[in-house]
This record gives sequence, C-alpha cells and structure tokens, in this order.
Amino acid sequence: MLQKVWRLSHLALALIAGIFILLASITGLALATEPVIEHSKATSFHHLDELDLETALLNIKAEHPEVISIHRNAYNQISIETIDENFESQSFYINPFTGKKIANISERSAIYEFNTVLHRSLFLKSTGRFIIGLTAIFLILIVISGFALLLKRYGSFRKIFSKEKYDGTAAYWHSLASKYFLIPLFIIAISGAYLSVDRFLIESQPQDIWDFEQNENTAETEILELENINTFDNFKVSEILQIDFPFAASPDEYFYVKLVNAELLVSQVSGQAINRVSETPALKTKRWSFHLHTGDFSWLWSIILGLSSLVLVGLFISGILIWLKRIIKSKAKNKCPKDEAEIVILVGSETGSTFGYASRLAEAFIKLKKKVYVASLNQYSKFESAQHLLILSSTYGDGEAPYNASQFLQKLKNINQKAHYSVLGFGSTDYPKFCAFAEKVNQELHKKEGLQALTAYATVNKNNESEFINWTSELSRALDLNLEIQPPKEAQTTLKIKEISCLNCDQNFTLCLKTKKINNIQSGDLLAITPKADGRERLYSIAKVDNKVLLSVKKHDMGICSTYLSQLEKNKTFKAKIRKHPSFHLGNKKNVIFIANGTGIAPFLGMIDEAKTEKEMHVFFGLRKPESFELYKDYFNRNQSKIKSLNLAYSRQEQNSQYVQHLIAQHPETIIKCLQNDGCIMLCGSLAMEKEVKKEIDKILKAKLLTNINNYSLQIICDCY
Ligand SMILES: Cc1cc2nc3c(=O)[nH]c(=O)nc-3n(C[C@H](O)[C@H](O)[C@H](O)COP(=O)(O)O)c2cc1C
Repeated sequence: MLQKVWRLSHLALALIAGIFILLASITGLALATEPVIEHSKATSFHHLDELDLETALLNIKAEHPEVISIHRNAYNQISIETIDENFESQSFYINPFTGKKIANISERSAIYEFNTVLHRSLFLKSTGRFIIGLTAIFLILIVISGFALLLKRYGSFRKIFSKEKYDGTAAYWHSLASKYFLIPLFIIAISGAYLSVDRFLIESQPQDIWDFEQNENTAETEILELENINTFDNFKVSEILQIDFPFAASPDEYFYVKLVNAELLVSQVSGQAINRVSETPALKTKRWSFHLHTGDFSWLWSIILGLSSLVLVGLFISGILIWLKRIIKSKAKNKCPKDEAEIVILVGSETGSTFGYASRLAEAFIKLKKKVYVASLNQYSKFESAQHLLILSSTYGDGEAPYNASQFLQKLKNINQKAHYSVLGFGSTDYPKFCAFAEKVNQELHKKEGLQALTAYATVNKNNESEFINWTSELSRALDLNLEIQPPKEAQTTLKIKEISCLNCDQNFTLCLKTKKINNIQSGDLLAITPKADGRERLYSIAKVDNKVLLSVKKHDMGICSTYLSQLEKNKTFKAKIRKHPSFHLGNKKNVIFIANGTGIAPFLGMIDEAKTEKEMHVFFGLRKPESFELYKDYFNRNQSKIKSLNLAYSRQEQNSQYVQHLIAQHPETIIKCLQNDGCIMLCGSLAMEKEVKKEIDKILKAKLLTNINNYSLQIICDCY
C-alpha cells in the first residue's frame, strides 16, 4: 500500500510539475556553463588564499593611486573602480599579485541574462518566482518518493548500488541515473526551494550592530598609512568581497570592507575594524543555498549541476516512457467479461514485460475459442466461471512482489475460489532470490483449499523464450489443447555485409554485418532470418565483435536460408530481426567455460572478445578437422592472453578422433572448479552435443562430488538447436 502511495505521488508530482522542471533543467544546464567558462578565464585567480590583503592593496594603490573600490566576484576575478587622469571613472579587471590592469569588464552575455530570468521567474516577476519555488518543492518530494521507490526496487539501501545488468530499457536508465544523481538533485531542489522561501517568507537582512560609543570615543586624529593599518594584515584576498576606500583623509571617513560573512568599517586613525555587520544564520543559509544552486564558487560543482540538469531531463523522459509502457502493456484488451472467463491469466509485473507473455498466451487461447480474462495479480477477486488460474509473475527488490502484485497474497487469504492453477515465475538468476515471489505464490496457492495444481511450478530465467514455450507445452498437455504461441512482435533491421568468408572444408562460413542497431546487441542474442522462399524463420546465435555482428553458418546443400546467406556479396543488405536473448549473455561470473561444436562457437567469439581479463575462461571446441579451425583462428589469436585453456577436439581425422564431450571427460577438475566457484558453463551447438556433454558433466559430479547435474542446473546455460 505504502509503495502504491510513493509510486502514485512520484508520478503525479512529476506530471504536475513536469513542464516547469523541464524548463528549469534546460535553463539550469545553460547557466551551469557560466561558472565553468568564467573560472577558466585568465582573469580568474585560483590562489587568492595565498595573497595577503595588505600586499594586494599596496600593489593596487601603487598602480592606481585614485582607486575607489575593489571587488572580488565568485569566480575569483578582481576588478577595481578608479579615476583616470582625465577624471573619468574606469572599471577593469586587475591582477591582484601585481596590481596591473589585465582586461576590460565585458557585459554579461544576453543568453545568460535570458536564461537567468527564465530560470528564476519565467519572465513573470513574483508570480513566476512563486511557481519556480513551488516547482523546487515538488522536486524535493519527487526525489524523496524516488528514493523510496529505489529502496523498494532493490530491496535495501546497500543493494541500490549493486551492479545491475544492462538491459537497455527506460527503467534501467531511470534507476541508474537516479541512484547516482539522487544527492545532487536533492541539493538543487532544497537550495532552490530555500532561496524562494527566503524571498517570500524570511527576507533575511544583514544585522547591523553599529557601536556608536566606540566610534565616538575615538580621540586620535592622525591618519595612518595603508601599510600601517593592522586590520588588513589579518585577511587574505580570498576572504573579501568588496573594499571601498575612504573619500578623504579624515577621521570620519572609513574603509568599508565586505567579507564573505560580515561587513566592517576600518578606521584610518586606529587601523582597527570598529564596526561590524554580522551574518545571521538565515543569511548564511541563503548564501550557501545560492552557492550550491548556482555553482558559482566551483567549476567542478557547476559541472555536477549541469550534468544533474541534463539527467533531470533524461529522468523525466524515461519516467514518462516507463509509465506509458506500463499502461500500454497492462491494458489487457479483454473481450469477455471477468465472470464469464473460464481461463483467468493473472500477471505480476514491474515494468510490463511479463504482460507481453500473458498477451501471447491469451491470444493462443482465444484462437482456440476459449474465454480468457487477463488482469494484474492485485486485481484478484472471485472469478465466477474460472476453471483455470494461470499466474505469470516477475520478482523485484530482494525477492519481493512487483508493484502490481503487492496485495495478492493478502487477497488470496480472503477469497475462496475453486479452480486449477499453474504458476510461471519470471526472474533472473543474477539475483540471489530467483523467482522468489512466484515461488511464494505457488506455495500459498498449494495450501489453499479448492485450488489444484495443473502443472508443476516453472520459471523463466531472463526472459528465455524456450523456457516460456516449454511451460506452454506442459500447459497444452495438461489442458489437452494445442496452444500455438506466436513469436513476439519485432521490427526488422537492415544488415549490411561487411565481410563474408569462403566456405571451409565443412561448408561453414562466417559473416560480418553492420547495423545501426549494434548498440542494442550483445553476444548471445539471436538473429531471426526469414527467407522469402519459404517464409520460415531461422535463428542464428550471434556475436558482437568490433561493433559488428558476427555469425557463423553451415551451408546445407538443400538449405534455403544457408544457401541464400552464402550467396550474399560484400556491401549487399538484407533484413532480419534481432531477438534479445538475455539468458545467454555473458554474465558477471568470474569463471566461465564455453563449450561448442561447429558454428555454435560464434557467440563465444564475441563474449571472449568483450570479456575483462580478470575472468578465468576455458574453451572446449569440437570441430571436424584441424583445417576447420582456420575459419575462427584469428578471433582466438587476438584474445590468446585472455583464454586460460583452449581445448580442441577433431571428430574426422585419421587418428585420435574425438568429440567435445571426450575433452570434458579429460578435464574433470576444470568443470568442478568452475561449478564450485559459482562459475557458469555455456553450451552452444547441436542438441546431440548438449546431451552428451551434460552426461559427462553429470558423471564427473557424481564421481567427484557425489551429487548430480540437477543441483547445478542454474549454472549451465544452453543455446542448442
Ligand atoms: C532491481 C531489480 C531487482 C530484481 N530482483 C529480482 C529478484 O530478487 N529475483 C529474481 O528472480 N529476479 C529479479 N529481478 C529480475 C526481474 O524479475 C526480471 O527482469 C523480470 O523479467 C522482469 O519482469 P517485469 O518487467 O514484467 O517486471 C530484478 C530486476 C531488477 C531490475
């Protein structure tokens, strides 16, 4: 419930204040460049804390005897106002170390003036300032609710900063950017809000503590030379903001000195600071809010402010995308009323991807003229005609319910429903509590009277399509139906041939392809090619090497697709679908064993190429003849230092013919070490190879560890065909 409040308030606040937040971010980004530019100019001095005020004043007075005032701005630029020989007032920047003029003072750029007014008041004076102040308060609340949602998403504060697997989605970018910019954004919001509150409610003013008595008691009249005024010995140039020189050499005329946090009057007679205006706490807070909000005191902080403004724009856009995706995906177009449905599909999803699977499942039932109703798990209620409850749910946080399933377990306790059920968990083995919420749902359903399991509880790791299809096949069998699940709808991508190899002795060849979508691709993804000749889709496991797609194909004599591909020429293009295959990506495991036969080596060539050197990688590769290896040799050579061992098996040579599973049998220690160190074994190639290799691994585990392969199933990942 609390989570719902955070989520709704986060969204509502962002929608209400969105346009003003965007305006403030864009103008804020433009304004953040000013301190960076000003601090980098030759007029800006970075070591003013090393220069005594007295020395600087003497330098200035020597060069400009008629100096009237000296100013230091936030960019550490020192300017003076003086009277020239023609009795005209002049202002310019000087070098305080020499007193010499270095540049004229140019007017502030109109772009900055424009952005400042727009940022502060939207050109609406007080009304605009009020709106901007309110926007800053909204931003504070958005940051707080966002922080609460981050805690929920990751399960605990510590886990927020744990590495999240890149999945390129708006949700990924939104959470990544918000966790790293949470603090700067909070500072921007708080300081902006304080500046507005100060203007409208506090109006902090300096507190004058003029001491008349002390002033009037001055009996001496002799005027001191500048070098004899002790007060100036006590300050560095970095501490002052302004000094006004006395108009005349008279005891009644004082030096006015404005410091960062006080104002003084310095007597020409005693050399002492005899009057002081102190900074109140409200003024101090205002001063610091101003510095933190504008970044004027540091170019580094200005860069952080500029980046934060940019990130805020990104957060707004990605937030809207997440919201739209959630709405579009979860808007189930139910054709039959809730209480007439015999099949009810209940979905638990945080970012909407599980709804995609639910819709494809519902479509397969509708095709068989079944009455289906799709709803979120939180919408669980009594379904009058339901015979089957099919539950598809992801897991979030640290093994918790996704946002639209948070009330399901409570509702389940109170609702009595007679039906069969089946649960499919969606999750990722990168998280310690794999599919924990779906598992909990399954356990609770099992305990509930009136509900009976239809199939065994199953899981889908990282949206693995074949695990989903396997579960639907089980379901088909249990319901005695022929469910035909359509492939997910994807757009075609154009790929251009950059290189195509000749056929090797096994009729294998490699293709190097260029595509604009390369940034969305990872080694292990699939390329779905549908030749026009038969309209049937073929899947190829691909690698990403040098920002190009690499695939290896075996040309079959009667193979329509492989023949078509083998006849393509350099620079020709063709269209295909890129299918994400996150369950077959190289994870962050330290130990990895790649096992392949034939063209199955392709995805591993990319994984090895992109892997960091600290990974321990072993390759077991089955080929027909030593010449077969030539096709892939260069890819191994360039990564030689990264590979701990390369084990090759040749199945068609005169002597020592063997298959890749025989190599596995010869290296039991490598297998055991990898599995025991929480490593992973990846297999790609033929189904026959997968079967034989798994048999060998099972034998090794039974002999050496008295266990079997099922206990390590999550560490053995296959893409075999
Ligand atoms: C921050 C975060 C936390 C996650 N926590 C878990 C978890 O504890 N257990 C798990 O199996 N999967 C976890 N996952 C993986 C998701 O359940 C998985 O990506 C799922 O496919 C998302 O489906 P949805 O988009 O429909 O919510 C987590 C993902 C993220 C981004």
